[in-house]
Amino acid sequence: MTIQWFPGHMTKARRQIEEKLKLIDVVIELLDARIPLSSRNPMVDEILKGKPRLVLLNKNDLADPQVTADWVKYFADQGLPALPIDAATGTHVKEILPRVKQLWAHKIERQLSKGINPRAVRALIVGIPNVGKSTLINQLAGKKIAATGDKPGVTKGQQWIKVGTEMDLLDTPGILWPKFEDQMVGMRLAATGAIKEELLHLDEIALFVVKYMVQNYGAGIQERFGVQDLPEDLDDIQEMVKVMEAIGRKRGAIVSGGKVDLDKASLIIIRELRAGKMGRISLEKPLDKR
Ligand SMILES: Nc1nc2c(ncn2[C@@H]2O[C@H](COP(=O)(O)OP(=O)(O)OP(=O)(O)O)[C@@H](O)[C@H]2O)c(=O)[nH]1
Repeated sequence: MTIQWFPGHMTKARRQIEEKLKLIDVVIELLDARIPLSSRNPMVDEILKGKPRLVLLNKNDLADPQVTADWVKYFADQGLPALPIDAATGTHVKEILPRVKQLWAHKIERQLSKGINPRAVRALIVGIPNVGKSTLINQLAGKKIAATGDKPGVTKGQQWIKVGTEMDLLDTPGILWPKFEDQMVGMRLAATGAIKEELLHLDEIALFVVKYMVQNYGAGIQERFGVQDLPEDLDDIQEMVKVMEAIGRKRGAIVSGGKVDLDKASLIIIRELRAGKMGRISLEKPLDKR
């Protein structure tokens, strides 16, 4: 699902999250491990208003593990614990509960010291469209899915999912919008499939991907597509197009006369990237230009 965000939609989304925040103790902020900052809502700190927060770097199966490690450090330096996961396969999903409990431990200790039996920690998942929120909710719910919508203070229609006995998760996530007005952010979002590619030209997205890969994963491109010489000047578009053509040729995207069909080649590049067929590729590093 891709939402076209207009100011009215943003206001509504924000209000909906603020309603949910009243019910919860800890926020689980879901980001795309390949583009953590570009898949992040620009106003998230303001919207979450200091609620304890766990950052999850999802789709880590598609991201470069070394770059992901840099991102974990980047968030830790900002005082935010971050955990790489693959919601689709469930990898590291079991580590979420202990991390969430850690963020709420001080409250539990206070309750215990007052002789109160601590209740389950209440959590909400937030993130931009397509980042994997529903997939993660399903993983966390597992077979033990139990709706307990009759709890006091629960907004009508809100249901809780029990994650073991120690965590209750709101069954509908908070949907946030990305910072798409920035051109580089838009490219990263389009390349990873977070926004409709129709909104940008396929060849532009593919060019962006190829340029990033030549710069950061050059050996992989040479090996996979048999490209002999990589352009030295990253801003030489003609040279970059030659790389795209080499990829297209390798994949059989040829039109009559033996020329490469660049539109087809672009589509192939984007599809292979998204499916992880080019290897584990991150499209953003902590120090990249915004
Ligand atoms: N490779 C990979 N794909 C994932 C992972 N998690 C989710 N996906 C895929 O990402 C796509 C979007 O996942 P959803 O769970 O629908 O995302 P969402 O955030 O709920 O999306 P909206 O409903 O649009 O807000 C689906 O095709 C999932 O299969 C993951 O860890 N790895």
